[in-house]
Parts: sequence; structure tokens; C-alpha cells
Amino acid sequence: MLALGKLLELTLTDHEPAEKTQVTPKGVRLRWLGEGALEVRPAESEDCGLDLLLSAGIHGNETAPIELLERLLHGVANGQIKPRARVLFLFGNPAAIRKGERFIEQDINRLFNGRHELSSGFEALRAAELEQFARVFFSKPERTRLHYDLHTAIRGSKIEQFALYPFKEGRKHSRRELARLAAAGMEAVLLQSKPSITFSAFTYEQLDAEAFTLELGKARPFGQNEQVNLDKLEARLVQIIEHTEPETDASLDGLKLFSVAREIIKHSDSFHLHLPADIENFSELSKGYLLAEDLAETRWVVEEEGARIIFPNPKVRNGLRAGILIVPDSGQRLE
Ligand SMILES: O=C(O)CCC(=O)N[C@@H](CCC(=O)O)C(=O)O
Ligand SMILES: [Zn+2]
Repeated sequence: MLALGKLLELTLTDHEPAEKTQVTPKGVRLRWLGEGALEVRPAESEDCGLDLLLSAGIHGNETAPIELLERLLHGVANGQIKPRARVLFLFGNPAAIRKGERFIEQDINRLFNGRHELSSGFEALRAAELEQFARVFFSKPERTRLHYDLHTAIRGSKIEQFALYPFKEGRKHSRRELARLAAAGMEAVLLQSKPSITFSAFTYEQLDAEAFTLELGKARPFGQNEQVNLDKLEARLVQIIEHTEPETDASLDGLKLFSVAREIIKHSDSFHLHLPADIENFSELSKGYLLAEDLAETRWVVEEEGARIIFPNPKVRNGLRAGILIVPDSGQRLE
């Protein structure tokens, strides 16, 4: 296997490879771009015109997706996977990955779309660097752009694998991309309804990529991910990379759709979330339920029929999202 296939090892040991570019016997070029960043380029005659960005480890303790990217990269480097797409592999927060923590100083996934400019510290610098890697990668005209940012969640979930689809004014969510996600094992998609400051929102809003955050199970340390079954996603990603994906019809194959009713924002240290600590994502909340309270007698009461909660987290910094209240979506606005 080409040494650059060991991007995870290089990243975990904080090593820069002596040789920055290597080529497989079939002419696939691997190029180390910087810490945790590697570009794969097929021979020109093989190139199918797709630019695929695969990122993981934006949160350092979410190891199953990092292990998945490592398997894909090994496959490319040892010739078992035959890429026909350009692929950029990114490990988002190397320092946090080395420590096995979600972040060191602040959550990188709240620093995109300009937010890093208002902040300081190495995570702000890394967010700027990740934006630049993505900007350069997606700068080639007339190519198809796709980004999957892979995560696992802090808590268990009634729906194990799901995607979050960013929002941009005037741009419609694609039924074809949803069908592709269903084929990759996603059981649900949350259609966002306002701009955001996450990595997938950046590539969607600013770089014109189809982009998704994928939530793939519960976060666990390296080597302890037997319960996170990524077989379907992995098989689909190999097909996308090799350009052997079967034509999907537009059928969403039982995929559940949700939209955001409200984001719960923590405004102060007085914020209190009235949910059990072990509540699972997608738990239903009944109308009238007092979900949270904050200073100045702010009360978050559930008003929506069929409401569910995802990502409840009262420990976030003031000003950030402490949960999302979601409702079922009919999919009528899909393109
Ligand atoms: O489990 C949780 O509370 C958070 C899991 C996680 O990291 N989710 C992503 C979602 C990103 C998005 O909204 O697209 C995050 O919170 O950054
Ligand atoms: Zn995450």
C-alpha cells in the first residue's frame, strides 16, 4: 500500500510525510495537502467528472466515521478501490482526534461561513484552513460537487442514521440526492430552513456543492464501533468513488423527512433544559410540554403537532444551539 494511504496514522502522530505525492500502478495520484488532508485524483482518461469531499473528525471523539474514511483510503492506496472521481479526504480537528475529545477550545462546527473571523484560537484557524481546502478542491468549473461530512452523535437515537440537509435561499433540496442517501442506509433527513455555520452549510451555501451532515450512530472511542453498522454507506461510497453507482429512481424508499420547527438557543447560564439526561434523539414531545427556560422568563413550550427533539445539549456555549425541535415534512418542496 502507498504510504500516503496511512493518512490517519500520519494525523494521529502529527507527522508530515517525506514524500507528498505518490502514484499507484494504475495512475491514481495521492497528494498530501496538509495535516489531515489528502487529495485523490484518477488518471485523466478515467475521470468521471465528480468531485467528492469526504470529511470526518470535525468532532474528535466521533471515531466510526474516521475509521470508515481510513478503510476507503486504504482501499484506494492498495488498488482495491479504483477511483474515477476526484476525492478529498479531510480529518477535521486533528488535535481533538488525538485527544479523543469533541473539541479542544471550541466546536469547529460552529465556526464556518465567516464565524472563524470573529473568533481566535487554533480551532478558528483550522476552520479557515478547512474552508480553504474545500474552496480550492471545488474550484474546478463544470464538475459535479458532493460533500458528506460524517459524524456520530453524543446520545442514542430512535432513528440511528440520518442526514441534515443545509439551506440556501432560492435553492431547492434535491429528491435525487435524498434517494441516494436512502440507498446509502440513511433512514431520515432533516431539511434545514435557514443558513447555518456548519462545514456542510459552508460547502452548500458558498461552494455550490450538494452537501450533507451524516449522523451515523453513537460516538465511541477508536476500536469500539462494532455497533455502528456502516456497511450500506461504505458500499455506496465505493460505488460513488468508482462511478459504478446503480441508477436510482427518485423513490425515497421509506425515507422519513423532517423540517426544523425551531432551534433552541441557549442565551445565558440560567438556561435550563427540562429533559432527562439520557433522552434519545427523535424522542417525541407533546404539545404544551415546557422544554426549556432561560433568563428574563424566556420559556420554550412545545406548540407543534408531532414535535421531536434532536441534539439536546444544555452544555453548549451561550448563544449556540442547545437542541432542535423538528416536525414531520411532506417533501412537497423538493425538486
Ligand atoms: O449529538 C449531538 O448533540 C451533536 C452531534 C453533532 O455533532 N451534530 C452536528 C450536526 C451538524 C449540522 O447541524 O449539520 C453538530 O452538532 O455539529
Ligand atoms: Zn459531530
